[in-house]
Amino acid sequence: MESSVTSTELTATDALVRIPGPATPYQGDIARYWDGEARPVNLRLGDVDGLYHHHYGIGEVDRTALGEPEDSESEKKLIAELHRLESAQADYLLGHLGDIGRDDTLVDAGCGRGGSMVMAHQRFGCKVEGVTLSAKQAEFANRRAQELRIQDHVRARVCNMLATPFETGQAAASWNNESSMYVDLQDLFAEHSRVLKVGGRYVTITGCWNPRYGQPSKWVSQINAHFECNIHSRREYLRAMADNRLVPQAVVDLTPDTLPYWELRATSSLVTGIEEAFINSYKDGSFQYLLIAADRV
Ligand SMILES: C[S@@+](CC[C@H](N)C(=O)[O-])C[C@H]1O[C@@H](n2cnc3c(N)ncnc32)[C@H](O)[C@@H]1O
Ligand SMILES: CC(C)=CCC/C(C)=C/COP(=O)(O)OP(=O)(O)O
Ligand SMILES: [Mg+2]
Repeated sequence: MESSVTSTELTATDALVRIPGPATPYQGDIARYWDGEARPVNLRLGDVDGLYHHHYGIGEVDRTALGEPEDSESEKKLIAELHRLESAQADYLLGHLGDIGRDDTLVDAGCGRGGSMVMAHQRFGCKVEGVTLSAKQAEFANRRAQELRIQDHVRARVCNMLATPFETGQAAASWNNESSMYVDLQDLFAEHSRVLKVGGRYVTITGCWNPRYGQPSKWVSQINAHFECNIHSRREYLRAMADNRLVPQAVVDLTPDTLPYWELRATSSLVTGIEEAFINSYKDGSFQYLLIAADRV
């Protein structure tokens, strides 16, 4: 007995080996945040067609798709319209990944519940590997992949995006969809640069503060506090990319394209209280919604 290891000890050790704890106390906070997240504005939109997003929308609102206020279906129609705009955002990001073949591997850094991963697989037929700090999100994404019978192509793992298990040069393309405000950008782009093949493509859609405004506005500080994140400036993105062999191919200011989403969302019953901060900071020029697509050189 005295020399044997109990099965409980073995299980605990095994779990430690396979799922290392958060790299920092901050990452532990973020893991807990997303493990506990269940806002109706995300779940009810995802329920529309089974694509669960944690990002915002772009494009014009289709007024004809919305019911009159007295329409008993108006709430349902509004939710479907917000969801359509969020999926349009993911489509727009995926459209900047370049020519992706069925044999390629894509990496989604900060994959959330996996909506963008599913869309990427449906579009390119390729493998998509996602990482998130949240075990709950990874389970959710993997369950959805199983339900769709694409689990051999779409997989989420609990993992720090700054230290991924992917091989050097393994990915044809990689992205951050509203997930880069949780990490140091030099560390983030060093890891993307390592994982991407030379000639591969990196894309981010992100909210960033505008250096022309001077410093982060009170609205930007409010968004940071709301999500426990740390929004970077546009300048910081471009500098950190340049330092890590990522050369911008397209920089698109999506601020005017995301405002209709926010203005529609502000009229819905699913408001969370952060709508005013996004609308005011986009309007006063202190905050921008940006797509950056870069070549790994
Ligand atoms: C706002 S959600 C975006 C989710 C997804 N990209 C989407 O568009 O639906 C932010 C995501 O970043 C992830 N995240 C934050 N810091 C991370 C880190 N260091 N490593 C891996 N994932 C991280 C969170 O776990 C969460 O899934
Ligand atoms: C553009 C910026 C600054 C994004 C911060 C990251 C973030 C929390 C994105 C949306 O997540 P969500 O879909 O869970 O948020 P919400 O509940 O507000 O829809
Ligand atoms: Mg949302």
